[in-house]
This record gives sequence, structure tokens and C-alpha cells, in this order.
Amino acid sequence: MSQFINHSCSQNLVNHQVLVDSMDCHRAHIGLYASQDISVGEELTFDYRYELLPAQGYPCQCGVSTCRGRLY
Ligand SMILES: C[S@@+](CC[C@H](N)C(=O)[O-])C[C@H]1O[C@@H](n2cnc3c(N)ncnc32)[C@H](O)[C@@H]1O
Repeated sequence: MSQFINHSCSQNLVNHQVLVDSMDCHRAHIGLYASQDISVGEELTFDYRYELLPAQGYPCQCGVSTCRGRLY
């Protein structure tokens, strides 16, 4: 399902590493959790934080007033 989640500069999800079936942190899963109350029908979003990746940047279209303008 996470493949359908868009980036927002004002996210309503946060991600945490989650250990599943193993205590090996190199095999951790990524869990997405609500960071605030989310209304029925509201889009789920998280901050991709693309600054962690080498990239030229990509224009952000999240539309929030605090948008950084880029997905990095
Ligand atoms: C995991 S997909 C998200 C789901 C995708 N929008 C879809 O329809 O399947 C990630 C891609 O969606 C686009 N995307 C997600 N959030 C965006 C945003 N805030 N502004 C512009 N493009 C975005 C980018 O092309 C990004 O590489």
C-alpha cells in the first residue's frame, strides 16, 4: 500500500523502523503511523525526506502553505 502514498511537506504519517521476526536491524521493516488525527477520506502522506538521497531534486506539488517546493 505504501507505494501509493504521496509526499507532503505537512505529513500526517511518520515512519519508524520496526523489527519483525528478527532482532537484526538490517532487516527492519518500515512502519507508517499516524502523527495526528486523520479524517475519513483524508489523503495519507509522509515526508519523503529526499535530501537523504543523491538527486537533482523534484518539484513538489503537495499544495500546503508551508510547501518547501521540492521533494528534498
Ligand atoms: C510512491 S509514488 C506515490 C504514488 C504515486 N503518486 C501514484 O500515483 O502511484 C512516488 C511518486 O509520486 C510522485 N509524487 C508523490 N508526492 C508528490 C508531490 N508532493 N509532488 C509531486 N510529485 C509527487 C513523484 O513522482 C514520486 O516519485
